[in-house]
Amino acid sequence: MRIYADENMPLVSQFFSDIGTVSLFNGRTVSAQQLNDADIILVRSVTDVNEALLQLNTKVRFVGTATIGTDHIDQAYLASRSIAFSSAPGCNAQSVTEYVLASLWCLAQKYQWDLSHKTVGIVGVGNIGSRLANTLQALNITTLLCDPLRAAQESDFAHSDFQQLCQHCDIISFHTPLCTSGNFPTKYLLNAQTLAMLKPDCAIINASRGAVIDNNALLHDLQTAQQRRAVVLDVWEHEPNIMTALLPYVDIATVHIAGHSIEGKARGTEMLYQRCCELLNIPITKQLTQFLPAPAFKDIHISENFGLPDVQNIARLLYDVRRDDAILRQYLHKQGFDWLRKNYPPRREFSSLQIRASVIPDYLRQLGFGIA
Ligand SMILES: NC(=O)C1=CN([C@@H]2O[C@H](COP(=O)(O)OP(=O)(O)OC[C@H]3O[C@@H](n4cnc5c(N)ncnc54)[C@H](O)[C@@H]3O)[C@@H](O)[C@H]2O)C=CC1
Ligand SMILES: O=C(O)C(=O)[C@H](O)COP(=O)(O)O
Repeated sequence: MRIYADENMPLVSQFFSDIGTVSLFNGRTVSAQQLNDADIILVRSVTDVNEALLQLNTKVRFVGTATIGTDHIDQAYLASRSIAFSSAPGCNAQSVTEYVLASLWCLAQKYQWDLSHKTVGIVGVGNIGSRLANTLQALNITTLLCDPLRAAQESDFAHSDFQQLCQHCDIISFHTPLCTSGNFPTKYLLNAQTLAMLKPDCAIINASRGAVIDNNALLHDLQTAQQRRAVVLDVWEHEPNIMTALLPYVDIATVHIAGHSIEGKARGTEMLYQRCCELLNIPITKQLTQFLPAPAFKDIHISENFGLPDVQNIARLLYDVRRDDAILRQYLHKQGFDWLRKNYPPRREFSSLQIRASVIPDYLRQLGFGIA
């Protein structure tokens, strides 16, 4: 069995070597010729999988993307050729949630906000948006949720429409897929018109897909604003060639790494391994926990005086998003967007740190910390 995988897919040899011969490719430059004898193709978000890529291949059985986003996959084409497909839903939901949380704490410190007095709008309440909502609610931060697809299906879903979010929120965080068609397209959801509806100081966080925000309109808004608007961008239109003119106006700028915790990326590989085993009807014998390195910080004791304001100090032991902002600003010109993503320094999720205490506050469990 010939297995071809993106070279940026961690642990792919460890998981797949018993199933077949694993060869790695560059996800941006891979060609139809390179994949012509593949039985299994494993990609990440930078590879468009379509007729052009698969036209020379007559035997591919399975295509997997170790991501939740699927805007790079022509699923109709795969179905037309009866090629099985899987993404990795939820693999990096915790990683993105921790990224947004780290960004909120960073903005709160910079602008001296009290987050418990802010209303955070969450657009797209799927794996990431719902985990973020639970996390913020655990921290006593008010949320408004916008997900018209869920609203149509769940009578008890507390939906606010996007216009309401624009008018009432102090911070809006985007967690939708990129859709250009359908009843609720998300391309340019935030555009010149909707930007004009926002409160003048409403902060914007985008860790979904770059084109959910019209980057030209955002630049114009930021250049002409009367009041400072805080902005966090992990994703950009036209990656890897991003609009650098935005950088001076963006508080936190990162190279599409919100989902790149060690666990988040590796869980994506594990999920595809599980799907492959099911498809091939072979037993699942490997688990991510076998391969994860020991974390630098294993456990921490907290006392009875530990309170909500201390949570961010623990979280910063594991991740400070300012590191990633500095990396982009220092090295983007020298190394390029893709190199920075490929060489992203390790980041562990909250679950890697075990909390010890006589009584563990509920919010630490809800945030996803390990409990000893
Ligand atoms: N920056 C990064 O590293 C990462 C980015 N992503 C992006 O985030 C997106 C969301 O990820 P998940 O939560 O895991 O996906 P998901 O599929 O679990 O949730 C997406 C939610 O968005 C909702 N939605 C769709 N259209 C909408 C609209 N017009 N308005 C409001 N809500 C809408 C859907 O109903 C769904 O509940 C992915 O599609 C991907 O593009 C995901 C992981 C990492
Ligand atoms: O899961 C997704 O969707 C993402 O955006 C990933 O976290 C990042 O994808 P890659 O570009 O690393 O495949």
